Amino acid sequence: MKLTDLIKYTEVLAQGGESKGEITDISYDSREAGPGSLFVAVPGFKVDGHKFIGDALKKGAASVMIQDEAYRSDEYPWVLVADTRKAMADLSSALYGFPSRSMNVIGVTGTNGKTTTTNLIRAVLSDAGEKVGLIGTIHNRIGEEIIPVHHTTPEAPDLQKLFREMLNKGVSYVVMEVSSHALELHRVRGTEYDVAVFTNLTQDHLDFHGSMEKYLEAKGKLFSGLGVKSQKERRKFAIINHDDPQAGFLMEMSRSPVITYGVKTPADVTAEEVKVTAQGVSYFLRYTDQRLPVKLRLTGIFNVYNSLAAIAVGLVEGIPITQIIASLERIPGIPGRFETVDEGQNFTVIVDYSHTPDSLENCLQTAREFAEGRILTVFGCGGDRDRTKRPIMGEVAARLSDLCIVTSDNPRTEDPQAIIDDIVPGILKVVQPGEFLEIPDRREAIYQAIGEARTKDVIVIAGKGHEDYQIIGKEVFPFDDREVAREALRAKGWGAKK
Ligand SMILES: CC(=O)N[C@H]1[C@@H](OP(=O)(O)OP(=O)(O)OC[C@H]2O[C@@H](n3ccc(=O)[nH]c3=O)[C@H](O)[C@@H]2O)O[C@H](CO)[C@@H](O)[C@@H]1O[C@H](C)C(=O)N[C@@H](C)C(=O)N[C@H](CCC(=O)O)C(=O)O
Ligand SMILES: Nc1ncnc2c1ncn2[C@@H]1O[C@H](COP(=O)(O)OP(=O)(O)OP(=O)(O)O)[C@@H](O)[C@H]1O
Ligand SMILES: N[C@H](CCC[C@H](N)C(=O)O)C(=O)O
Ligand SMILES: [Mg+2]
Repeated sequence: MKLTDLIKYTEVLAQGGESKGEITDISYDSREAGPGSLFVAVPGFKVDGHKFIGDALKKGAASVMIQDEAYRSDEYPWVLVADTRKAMADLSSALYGFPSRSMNVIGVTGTNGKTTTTNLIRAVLSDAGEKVGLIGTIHNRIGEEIIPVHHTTPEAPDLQKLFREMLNKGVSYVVMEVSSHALELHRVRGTEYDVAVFTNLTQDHLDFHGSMEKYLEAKGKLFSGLGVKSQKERRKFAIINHDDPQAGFLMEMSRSPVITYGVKTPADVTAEEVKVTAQGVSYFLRYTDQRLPVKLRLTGIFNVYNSLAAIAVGLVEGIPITQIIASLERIPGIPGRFETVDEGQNFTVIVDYSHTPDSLENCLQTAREFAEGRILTVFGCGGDRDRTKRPIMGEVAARLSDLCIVTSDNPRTEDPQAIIDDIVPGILKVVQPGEFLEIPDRREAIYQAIGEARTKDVIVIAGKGHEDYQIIGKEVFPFDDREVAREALRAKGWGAKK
């Protein structure tokens, strides 16, 4: 597309020079720029993208978009806008022909449960014969094709390009996780949603948002934007967890009809007589005048919520209720979410992606519901992330476990021991020094837990779930909790007997 045509889709403050040919892609990273690129200078949290204009031009970028007037120049073509992140999103959807207008797009936001809920919705829609695109933490997916990911919600150019690919490949529904980072950083601006789902809001990411109010405001954008500037015929819906204290705020933010779900408070879609066992949850679904039994292979009360959200989506999409339930009942589990590692041992090993105080509490409480022996918890907290959640997670783990083994999650650029030192004060609110273990090496910590286990104990290895890596410093090392647990079990003589 010609730059002059493309920039009509955003507000341009000033412009200079002639673009070197047509724009074929939009790049926010000079290392990825090339001929045909519009390089967008993003003032980052760490470095200022404007500093890389020279690098992008050397790689052949056709033009640059800036928000800092100091980078106007006679040496290269430039476009000045007020906010490059916003403009980048506007131009990305335009460059790829507004693909989200031609598919049904379902966005799921909330602190916990996004990955699980999107996967449940995907299964329901796919069983109903739709070709589904999935965007989220574990992977992106186009029908059966799996695409690895870096982010939960991609940056705007990557997202719109992916939407285009999905549309070209015949996708009718996109189900995507919408992270609060994405909402705040305008990654999803220009995406037309048809259904917005809210799971819950509890503490996380305060390093980024600064306060819970700001965090909630970011989530709210998905709902306030729903149905605005609609290009589609269909009705929009907001689907909201009515039991969450923030439900009222989000319902007010929504401009579309709201469908509520819940267990504790009256809602449009509710679950009654919930039973949690190690094998899964069961409940009676109440919807209008219907009361239907549901028996999932996923366990934990939180999965009742996730399934209610998926049921509500299925219903607004016109799928018969019995068919929705049948699809959900078939789902064996979600990778790294309360996933058991079974080598035939006489105790239980669970790998779970809980890395927030609330999800850790949910996970351990679920384990408590059926544990016949002790609960041994191996966990840590990610480096370069919300520090204030660390002692809270320590307190939660100590309160709900018989033995805590504190270890490293992804330390990233922080000192692993310093992260542990942030966690420990929370643990010490519950137990005495000497009543828990500190083992910074995660492999060693997992081996120790498995070494300590007695018959009927439950070992919970929390925080990394499906991740198959560990980030130490800036390096990414292969590491999979499930594989390491399996190795440790075999080292102890289990597995071989099977
Ligand atoms: C906090 C956050 O979201 N940061 C994002 C932000 O990074 P930043 O502002 O620090 O970037 P920076 O390093 O200062 O660089 C500024 C600009 O210069 C560019 N640059 C840099 C170097 C160079 O040589 N050339 C160049 O052009 C960079 O590409 C960037 O555009 O902009 C970058 C791209 O422009 C993103 O890749 C980056 O995501 C980082 C990697 C990240 O870890 N994000 C996580 C926290 C995240 O987004 N997580 C959520 C899920 C959270 C959840 O709900 O659990 C997600 O959606 O994945
Ligand atoms: N609805 C829920 N409410 C609270 N906790 C949940 C819920 N669903 C799942 N969990 C817990 O949170 C963990 C993460 O779940 P999931 O991956 O579905 O969430 P997410 O919102 O996608 O997380 P992330 O933001 O890290 O991608 C699970 O392993 C489980 O322990
Ligand atoms: N999307 C989350 C994932 C956290 C996973 C945990 N293993 C960690 O590294 O902190 C984040 O970026 O904060
Ligand atoms: Mg996720």
